Amino acid sequence: MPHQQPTADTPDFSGLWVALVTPFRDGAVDHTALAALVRRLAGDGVTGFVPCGSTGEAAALDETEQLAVLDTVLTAARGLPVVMGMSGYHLGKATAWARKLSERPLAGLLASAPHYVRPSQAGVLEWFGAIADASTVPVLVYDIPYRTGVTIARDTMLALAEHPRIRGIKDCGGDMAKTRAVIADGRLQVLTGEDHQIFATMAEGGVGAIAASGHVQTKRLVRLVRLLAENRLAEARAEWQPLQPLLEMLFAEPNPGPLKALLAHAGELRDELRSPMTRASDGLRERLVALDARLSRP
Ligand SMILES: O=C(O)C1=N[C@H](C(=O)O)C[C@H](O)C1
Repeated sequence: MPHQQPTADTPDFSGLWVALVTPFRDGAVDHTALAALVRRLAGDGVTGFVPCGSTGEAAALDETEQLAVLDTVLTAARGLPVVMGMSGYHLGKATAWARKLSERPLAGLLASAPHYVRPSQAGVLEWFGAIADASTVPVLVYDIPYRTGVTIARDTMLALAEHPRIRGIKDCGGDMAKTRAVIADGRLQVLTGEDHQIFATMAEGGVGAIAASGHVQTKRLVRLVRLLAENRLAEARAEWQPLQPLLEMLFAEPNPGPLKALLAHAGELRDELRSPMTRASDGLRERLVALDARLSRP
């Protein structure tokens, strides 16, 4: 019996969500490429979309650009759910932003801990509590200490589950014992945010993934997540193992450089990032393209 059962008041976040890149063309957001990408991914069977996460280079987008990205995604998603990424370290700005974003038809907000300031666990509780109070849509806690500098302790995570609007986590916490405790507790749905952890987290009872890698080999990843949800482990392993070198290469240089290189090779966007994020090296691009072509052969 899986632990995390959606009910009428707990929306279901299970499945494969794509942490979207933001395409650029000559320095500006390329909305045409973004819309086409979202339509292609929807056709490939993904569950939903997460714009403006770290993969979306949200830190390099101003608020007007972020809202424009969100609106393009909402339109192109044609009814598939959208969870908007948000981060920061100024609580007043974060709650105002959560309020503003909640005016859109979102499935949820994905909020990370305040970066740079390194608050206490009491401060972490205040941060997420205030964002969830301000939001009118469900909130997923993005646990990613290697980016924020903040560890969300196991007890803090379980305390956050008491908030009626905090419904799940995107788990990049690097602490499998905490992940297991949250799964066993059953109040928060656990989605892995680490592409290489999809199999392990779902086999332990997680409900899915928010993954940048979902942009490529999408149909295989959709199949993988479905097989894992159905507990068909041997078949899932047969999908999973050939994908390992690709997942490693996608994160061999800072994300989303390698991913954008591959998508650019496929003609889906320009190989362009906003500084200080940089394009993948030529060597990695060549290896990625060759591997992706091999994986795409029938
Ligand atoms: O943007 C995201 O959300 C993701 N970010 C991770 C990262 O920090 O690089 C990777 C993950 O696949 C999705």
